[in-house]
Amino acid sequence: MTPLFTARDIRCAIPAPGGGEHVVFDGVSFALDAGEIVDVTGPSGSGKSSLLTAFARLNPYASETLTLDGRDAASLTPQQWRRLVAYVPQRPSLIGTTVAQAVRLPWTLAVRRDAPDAGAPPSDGAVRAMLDAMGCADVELERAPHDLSGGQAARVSLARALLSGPLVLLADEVDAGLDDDNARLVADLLARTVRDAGLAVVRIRHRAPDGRASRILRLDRGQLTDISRIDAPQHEEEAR
Ligand SMILES: Nc1ncnc2c1ncn2[C@@H]1O[C@H](COP(=O)(O)OP(=O)(O)OP(=O)(O)O)[C@@H](O)[C@H]1O
Repeated sequence: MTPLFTARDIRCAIPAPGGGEHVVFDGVSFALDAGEIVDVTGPSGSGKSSLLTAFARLNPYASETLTLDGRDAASLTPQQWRRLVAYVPQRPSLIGTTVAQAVRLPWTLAVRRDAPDAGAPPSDGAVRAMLDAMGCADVELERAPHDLSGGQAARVSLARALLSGPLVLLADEVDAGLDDDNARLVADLLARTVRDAGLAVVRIRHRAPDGRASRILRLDRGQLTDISRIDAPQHEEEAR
């Protein structure tokens, strides 16, 4: 089976203030099948976010060879890529005067110019249902985004990404600021969406494994290693 998404020879090197560069990783490769949830763990500063932004074609310090659904990334504009490979950052930026506007941002003309296949913007009902499913029933659509808590903002950002119907979702610690019940709701929703829509998800996580991932990878000292076969208690240790 052809993987849904592949990344080969990813290199990330950040210019050092005094000259030279700090190589975060070099020669890393990764493949993802449709219907997978893959967790990426590893120490703080090991490069997990840099890896995800490289996948999203948003990392100015990275070079990589990417494919999506058998197509070379070069055949898609960055805008088309980001519509199909949705990135939810650790610190979301929600632009708009209301939550509803912030969620519909990807459907505005400026953002859609290169992605006319983005479809109609989600109705208030669709946005409401998505937020309710994430434990955000108390977030009114008319609320100002800057009034949201960190955990609410992360879920609104995730709702925006899921409603845009990507093939791959890259989620950078979206459950980091959530209590266990809400983290479970988010994991349930992702698992349902993966099952029903066939997308694939890469999650950066520091929490203990929640049993949703088909594989758990660890990024450390430039190496990306599959640690799925290590005993679960050790995973939990890794996640702390
Ligand atoms: N824009 C930047 N300018 C300078 N250094 C950067 C930049 N972005 C990342 N780095 C450095 O690259 C390395 C990897 O950072 P990254 O945020 O990818 O790590 P991480 O594993 O996601 O960390 P955390 O778990 O703390 O979020 C770190 O040393 C970080 O300081």
